[in-house]
Amino acid sequence: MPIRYLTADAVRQAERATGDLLTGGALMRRASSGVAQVVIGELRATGGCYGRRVGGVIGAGDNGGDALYALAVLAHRGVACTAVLLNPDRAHPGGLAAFCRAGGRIAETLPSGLDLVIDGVVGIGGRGPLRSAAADQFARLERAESGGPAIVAVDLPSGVDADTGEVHDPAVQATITVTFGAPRNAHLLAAPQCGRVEVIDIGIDRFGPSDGPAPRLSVLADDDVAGLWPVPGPDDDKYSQGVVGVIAGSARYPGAAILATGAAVSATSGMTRYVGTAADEVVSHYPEVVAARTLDDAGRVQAWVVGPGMGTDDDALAVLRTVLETDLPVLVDADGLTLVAAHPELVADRRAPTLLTPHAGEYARLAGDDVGADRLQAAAGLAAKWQVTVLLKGRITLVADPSGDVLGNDAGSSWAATAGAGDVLSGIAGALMASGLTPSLAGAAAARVHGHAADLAARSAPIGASALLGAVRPAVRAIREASAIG
Ligand SMILES: NC(=O)C1=CN([C@@H]2O[C@H](COP(=O)(O)OP(=O)(O)OC[C@H]3O[C@@H](n4cnc5c(N)ncnc54)[C@H](O)[C@@H]3O)[C@@H](O)[C@H]2O)[C@@H](O)CC1
Ligand SMILES: [K+]
Repeated sequence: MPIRYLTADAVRQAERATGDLLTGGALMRRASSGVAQVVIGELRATGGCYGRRVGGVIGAGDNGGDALYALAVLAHRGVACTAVLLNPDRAHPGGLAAFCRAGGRIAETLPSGLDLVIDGVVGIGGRGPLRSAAADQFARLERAESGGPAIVAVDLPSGVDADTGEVHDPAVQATITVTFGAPRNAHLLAAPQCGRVEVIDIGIDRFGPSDGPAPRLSVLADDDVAGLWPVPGPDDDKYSQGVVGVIAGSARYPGAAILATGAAVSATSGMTRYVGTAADEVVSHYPEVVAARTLDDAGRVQAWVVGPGMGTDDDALAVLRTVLETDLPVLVDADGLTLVAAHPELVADRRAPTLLTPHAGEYARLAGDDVGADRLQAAAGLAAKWQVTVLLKGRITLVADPSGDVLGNDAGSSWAATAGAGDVLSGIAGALMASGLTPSLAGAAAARVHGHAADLAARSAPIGASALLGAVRPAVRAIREASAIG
């Protein structure tokens, strides 16, 4: 089942719905003991709890309360705990009392030699960058990678916007982020800033309001992707699984054609057609592709991929127009997007499923504005305006449909940031659309496999798009085999 990511408002609504649990303090007790358990796990993994040294940077709200109660639990376990209170008069009274009773020490600055630091500055109530008093405390620490203390953020790394994931400057870089009930948007949108994210069950509804305001962000679980992936059934033949047509590249620049077509061939067992002047090059790489030089000779398809390396001249525009005038699902990428930016009427009135797959530069051409700090709103806004599905590329891929639902995917690494990787993504997503998946599911499932393929191919060394393409099948296999479906 897809994992729902919540805005700060949706979290507060879910907390309020628990009634007595919220007002009686049970939620905070559960949250803080969850933080303490994660910290204990970290200390045990690196030598045990007793006699270790943990610090906390404590803000004026309930986030600081969580951290103080967690430090109290740790102090009872024999951990030497020090708290820096950023606003001593407004520190959470119950948390501060528990901390002091447990033998915790209050200091002006974090001492040196700490094993771990808890960031309890702000959580979902935070606005803007880390203020200087807090920033000074974190600036004193050596980075965790260089032997400094691990940083465990309570709920969110402070300085990161809960809803947009904007990483303000300065902001805390967390090793681990411990959150409660359900992940917040920022845990996906600012995933690299959060480190490992642990979600503690505190008894709130983890799905949030299904009819909440757009954009509503979810992430497919690996099992979802495995379950969606088309595999041939007993009655299937080469046509019944969906035929995808790829219009890409040229005789002079065949690379995009080969990569996009090869990705479509690798992603599903349905048939792949190619249309364009790179037909000979494509067939010499993939003999199973049925290639034609013109659309008239192409034959029937269930979905089109159009754009990578096709050029932006009048001929390309005519082909794009013809494809978009059909009632078939169409994925538009690269040069196709440049043409759409100049001719929005090509997609604006389209009723058939349409997926646009811009990177940030292409997005700016399409939307007439930069993506900006709020990528979620940027993708959802364009999807709503043009009533198409928009897949905004990046380390975190966002696939926004016109209704305001957004599927996100964290590639987990940036190895796929290489020339031609986008052509591979188009081929995978187009093949999935031809099999009958919606643009949104096709885009999100393709992004998951694409990111996984990049990791498998790279194994810590840089890759080009050919290596990425070669790992598409192993990535599909790994995801299917790891799930109950495989
Ligand atoms: N409501 C509940 O029952 C629960 C809340 N929980 C915790 O409570 C947090 C939310 O608590 P609050 O609503 O009190 O809000 P926060 O504690 O997140 O932040 C609010 C406080 O931070 C200050 N502030 C805002 N931006 C700042 C900045 N950039 N730099 C420094 N200070 C800043 C505000 O003036 C205010 O005093 C959650 O993130 C979570 O950690 C958990 O205990 C779970 C249960
Ligand atoms: K925090």
